[in-house]
Amino acid sequence: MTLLDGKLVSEELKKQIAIEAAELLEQTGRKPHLVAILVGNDGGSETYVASKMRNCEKVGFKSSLIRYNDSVSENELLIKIQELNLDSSIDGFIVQLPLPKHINPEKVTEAIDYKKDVDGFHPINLGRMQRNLPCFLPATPFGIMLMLEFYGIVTAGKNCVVIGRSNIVGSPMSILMARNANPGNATVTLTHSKTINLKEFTLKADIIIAAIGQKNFVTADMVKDGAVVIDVGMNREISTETKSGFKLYGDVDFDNVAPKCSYITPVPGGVGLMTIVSLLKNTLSAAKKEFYN
Ligand SMILES: Nc1nc2c(c(=O)[nH]1)N[C@@H](CN(C=O)c1ccc(C(=O)N[C@@H](CCC(=O)O)C(=O)O)cc1)CN2
Repeated sequence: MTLLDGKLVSEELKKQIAIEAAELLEQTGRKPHLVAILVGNDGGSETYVASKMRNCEKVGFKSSLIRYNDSVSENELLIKIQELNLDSSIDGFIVQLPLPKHINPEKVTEAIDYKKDVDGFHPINLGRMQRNLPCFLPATPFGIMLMLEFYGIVTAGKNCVVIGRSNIVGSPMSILMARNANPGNATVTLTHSKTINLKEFTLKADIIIAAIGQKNFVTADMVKDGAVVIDVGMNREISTETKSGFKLYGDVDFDNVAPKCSYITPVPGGVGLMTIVSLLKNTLSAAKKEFYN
């Protein structure tokens, strides 16, 4: 069994991003600039946004954080988004999810100029992704593709089962794995809460991508020998075992599943770190105007 090491891969990719950011600075006098909007004080979101900001600095980007408390109105947020859309000093921006219940995430996503949508969530980017056109790819699925590529894992012709159909992971992941590209060209089954007899599907899978948001959801009896298992789960539980007071669990029962796998991602230290590096890649592409003018 080989561990798919998100730390190793993301550090390697960040070295190249830092080189390209330095070249851009020399050519244009500008650093790529990412803005993150964080609403409320969800513990996970605080951690992820702090990591995004920290990693921007590491690779030589400028980063800015705009915070709102969770009583901010949808309208106030939409006005700020319009402002960021028009601000030419900003290459890309994100609104950290989840948002409080009174704010419609669809409205927020569609309000972002797709040319600055470095999260790759806007319908124009998703549509272009489906058609294999240049665009910002959603960070987590993009990170998983980079990981598969780094380890040279063959996906063409393989049976891939994606568990979970969220807008930010499961649905775009299924599109990327099925696209006529490398990695890609897999035979993909997108499963979800209404799937009957999930195990029947997972037992035939060469590649399982678990993005369901339930601790230890994928158990050893669901996985065939030699499968590649990608764990997207970020299930945080209060714990006295860690300094932070939280412990992170994936969607996969790692201890029992790992011995059956050819490759598996750990949590933490796997897909999460790849999400961050993908956001950096998208921000660099935005600054270079690689996809849109
Ligand atoms: N606007 C967005 N919101 C959210 C996204 C997103 O891509 N854009 N994805 C997820 C959360 N996410 C990114 O924001 C994310 C998740 C996990 C990590 C990460 O670094 N995980 C570490 C562990 C961190 C910890 O200790 O908790 C790891 O896996 O090793 C980064 C980003 C939902 N919202």
